[in-house]
Amino acid sequence: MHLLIPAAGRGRRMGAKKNKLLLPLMDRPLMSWTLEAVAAASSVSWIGLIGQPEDFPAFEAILAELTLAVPVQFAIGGATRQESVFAGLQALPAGATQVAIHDGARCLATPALFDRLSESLAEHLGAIAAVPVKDTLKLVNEQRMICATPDRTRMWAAQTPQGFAVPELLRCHREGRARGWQVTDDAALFERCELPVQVVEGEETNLKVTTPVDLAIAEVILRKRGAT
Ligand SMILES: Nc1ccn([C@@H]2O[C@H](COP(=O)(O)OP(=O)(O)OP(=O)(O)O)[C@@H](O)[C@H]2O)c(=O)n1
Ligand SMILES: C[C@](O)(CO)[C@H](O)COP(=O)(O)O
Repeated sequence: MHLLIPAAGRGRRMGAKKNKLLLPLMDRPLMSWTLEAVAAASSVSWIGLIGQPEDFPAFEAILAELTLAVPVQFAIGGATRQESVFAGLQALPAGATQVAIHDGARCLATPALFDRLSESLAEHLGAIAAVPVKDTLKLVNEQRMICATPDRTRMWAAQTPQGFAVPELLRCHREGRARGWQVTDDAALFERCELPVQVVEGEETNLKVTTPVDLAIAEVILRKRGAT
């Protein structure tokens, strides 16, 4: 499958002066871990790396260090993750039938997770990695709980990769742009287009590096895996 990596964010919650994906994680740029895992998945045949042009030289340097076995094409991201993914979809090679989207900030996903998602895409129009939540969730407005607590047994935390049939995902993105939908993952577009999305088992360690503490957690996980 083809895989898009949104990597054009500003990392506001990280508070860094540069793209958080270029921050060091065990003496390597964070995103190099993501790229290495994605390219090691047997199901991934092409990578679209979506970034801001000012980061492309750093991206090139990372790729030069990795020598990945799959081709990588750059695309220019937009002001939101949703716009960046749409830009990445325009860069897909002609004839691409299945695409997965994986956050550059999720640097701990394993190759097996991408292959598991790809297997699900063989039978479903859409599939996402997710894990059951462990906390009780609340809907809150102005610091006050506002409605019945959701049944935790049916609550899952969506991760990436998220994979889709290309024609349907393109249609959902176009519909979203036409109707002003603002979503934080691609599965939400499928849902609003009333298309089914299968859930595949994610990984507890597949965290999205968002705030500074996540960098420390990511290092612990990498060290436990034997990374040096
Ligand atoms: N305009 C954007 C915003 C986000 N992303 C990417 O989408 C992924 C998930 O987004 P997030 O973790 O929120 O990254 P940022 O948007 O950079 O973080 P923040 O919201 O704290 O600014 C990241 O790999 C990020 O680079 C993107 O490609 N284009
Ligand atoms: C796509 C995602 O990783 C699923 O959990 C998440 O919605 C991304 O959110 P962000 O605010 O763009 O990091």
